[in-house]
Formats: sequence, structure tokens, C-alpha cells
Amino acid sequence: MTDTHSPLPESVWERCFAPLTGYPRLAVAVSGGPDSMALLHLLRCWTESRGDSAEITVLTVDHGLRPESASEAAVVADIAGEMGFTHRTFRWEPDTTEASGIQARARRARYDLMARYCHEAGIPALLTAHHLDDQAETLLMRLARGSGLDGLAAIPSRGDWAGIAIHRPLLDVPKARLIATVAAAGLPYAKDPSNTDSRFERARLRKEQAALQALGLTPEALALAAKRLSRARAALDEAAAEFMASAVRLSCAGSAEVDGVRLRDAPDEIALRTLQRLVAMTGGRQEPVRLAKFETLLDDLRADHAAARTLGGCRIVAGSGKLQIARELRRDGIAELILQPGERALWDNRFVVSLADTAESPVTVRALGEAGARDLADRTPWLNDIPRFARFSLPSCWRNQALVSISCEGLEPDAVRADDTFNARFVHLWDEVGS
Ligand SMILES: Nc1ncnc2c1ncn2[C@@H]1O[C@H](COP(=O)(O)OP(=O)(O)OP(=O)(O)O)[C@@H](O)[C@H]1O
Repeated sequence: MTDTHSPLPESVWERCFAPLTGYPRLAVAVSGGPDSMALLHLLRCWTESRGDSAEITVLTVDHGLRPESASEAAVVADIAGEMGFTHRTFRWEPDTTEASGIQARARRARYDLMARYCHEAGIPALLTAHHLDDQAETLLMRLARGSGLDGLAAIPSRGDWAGIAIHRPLLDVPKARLIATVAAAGLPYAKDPSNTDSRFERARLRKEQAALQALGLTPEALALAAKRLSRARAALDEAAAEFMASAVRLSCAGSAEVDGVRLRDAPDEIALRTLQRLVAMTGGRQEPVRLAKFETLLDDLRADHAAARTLGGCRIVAGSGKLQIARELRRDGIAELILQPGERALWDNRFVVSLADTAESPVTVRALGEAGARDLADRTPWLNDIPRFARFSLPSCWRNQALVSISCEGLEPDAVRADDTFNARFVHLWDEVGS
């Protein structure tokens, strides 16, 4: 990819999209800016060039932060429609009392909304249009923060959000090429003024482009460094996954049990990754947790000082040679949701809950709670296989204030099954961790 200012040729986009082969359905995140409009156009070229390509759904989040945002979403909807793709717009209502971190909150809300929709629609993967210049900027920003290996490896080409695979097929492509691609395709695109607003770190960095390039810190060189570091990150992730396969028991009920002796003896990097991973999987992706907190946890475990604690939405309890991790039931509870017959939804970023269309009426899904868990302990044998505290945050299904099911896919039917039209499936990665 030496010519950085011409449209992307077929040989290149075919290679970019190769990892997407085999998905029956794909969602693509399109803001209406040049990068994601280029991705949309290339995806159309790709689907046209293949007889058996995936069904595409285009997703736009209207953050309502600029007056033009609704009309920009409408333009994306029109273009997606002309291409023969389904389109959905989600409106985000920001909490205006919170003054800080609007970009980070918008980003989190965006991924949550899109992942939720993907679960409802049965779409396993979401594409975003991150590119080489995004990668280079991310590396520089992380350097400035003193990030470690994971941070410096920057944006992964393949990630995960609440059980949905995230693919970034254009990560090796310079932004200028995407602009040339979208221009050659004759597609309109929106300009986001926050890209040049000096209140934001990324925009400040862009203003220093010339100075950085003069020092040899070109986007290509930075992205290459990130790519090399990402190989090291991938190797460590793989080693951690192997460790987890033999030292972790992950329950279909969404809790994890780790062999405490093996965790203490594991290399720091592997033990830390295991803890981070399990907290992210079982904790419903609450606020991001700083690495330093995991380092303290590991030190305490090794020094036998690890009393029960909470971290990242989880409760972590050490004892009898094991470590148990499960979603914490906080005082402010876990949000409930109402499920209509025939509906499927993501609950607490952990379980895909569904109600068969034969169900007689809607149900409410909520955490089982302490009283419910006590009541069921003798009647539902698998409950005894998971830690007591992990039972409180299990998905339970209620109708008219009566508990009708706590069915978890992969476990024996429960004793309360007054209704067998409800199902809950833990969203996280069976094949990577022993269950
Ligand atoms: N409002 C939006 N609606 C739909 N997709 C969006 C929206 N904003 C961003 N995206 C998707 O995310 C990609 C990256 O955009 P941007 O760099 O602004 O997002 P980000 O989420 O902050 O990035 P990161 O995930 O690296 O933090 C876009 O190319 C697009 O695919």
C-alpha cells in the first residue's frame, strides 16, 4: 500500500475482508464520516463480488451532540437503502448533568447500543472503519500516558464487545486512501467539527502532524510499531487462554472458579490477563478497571491477604485453594427488562435472554436476588455448584410478581420451571475457556 492517495483497489479490499468470509450476517458501524462511508462502499463492492456473501445491516448512533447529527444519520439511512442494506439509527440521550468525559461516554454508549442490537437481531459481528492514522494516533496518545504493552499495541483488528465480535478490516489502510475511495465512489460524507476541536486530545495531536513527520514519526512508522507490539499481545493472550482452559472453570451461570495455586504460580503477565479477562466476562462490562487494581489483587492473593473484594462489577472471593468470581449484586441492583413473546435481548451485558413466541404474555427479567436464591437452593441442584453470592445475580424470569424460571442454557432445567418458554445464554466464549 505505497500509494496513499488513490482509491483502494479490489486486490487490497478483498484481503481486508477475507477474515469476514463465512459470517451469515454482519453489522457495520457507519457514522456518516468519510472513513465509515468508504467502508460501506467497499462492503457493497465485496458483497456484489461474491454470490454467497453475508447479509449486511448498517448501524448509526445519533449522539444528539450536534444539530446536524439527525440529518447525517438520515443520509446514511438513504445510502444504505439504495445499496439494498437494512439500516437502523439509535438515538443516545446523554446524561447532561455529567460534565466530563463526553467522548468516552458517547463511545461506550455507542458500542453498547450496537452490541445490544446485534444480539437482538442474531448478528455475530460488527465492523468499524478504524484506519492506519487512527492506529498511529492511538499509539502516540498511549505513549504519552505511559501505557504498557497492551495499550501500545493500540487498536486490535479483532476484538469483542459484550459477546459480539468486532472487526476492523481497514486498520492497515491510510485515511487518505479512504477519502480517495469515497470521493471516487461519489458518495457524500459528513465532517465532524470535533475532529479539529482542540479541547480533544486527538485533534491536538493532528495539529502537530507536520512536526511529528519531521521527526520521522509518520503514521506508517507508528502503525507498524503498533502492529509488531500487537503480535506480542496476541501471543500473551493465547498463552493466557491456554492457562485458562486448564485452570479455570467457567459456569454457564456466568461465574468463574480459578485454581488458586496455579494462579499464584503462573507468570505475572498470564495471571493478570486471566484476572482481567474473567472480570470483564463475568462482571457485565462495568467501568474499565485500572491495571494497578489487578496488580494489587494478585499481590494480595500471593501474600494470602485476599479477603473478599469487589472489582469491575464483580465480587471476588478467595478461599479453600480457589478464587471465585461472579457479578456483584450492588445495592442499586441490576436493570430489569421486559421481554415480549418472540423477543430476544441482551441483559446486563452477560446473558442473551429470549422468550419463545408461544409464550402466553410478556415477562420481566431481573436478578434473582438473595431471597430468591435462598428460596430455590434446595429445589435446583445446579445452584449448589456455583458460589452462594453468584446466585444473586442470575437472570430470573418473572410474571405478575411470581418467579417462573431461572433457566440457564447448558444447565439442568430448574425446579421453578412453571414456564419453559424463557431461556438465558451466557454470552462469553465457551471455546476459549473450559466450561
Ligand atoms: N455515531 C456513530 N455511529 C455509528 N458508528 C460510529 C459512530 N461513531 C463512530 N463510529 C464507528 O467507529 C469508528 C471509529 O470512530 P471513532 O474513532 O470516532 O470512534 P471511537 O469509538 O472513539 O474509536 P475507538 O473504539 O478506537 O475508541 C468509525 O469509523 C465508525 O465505524
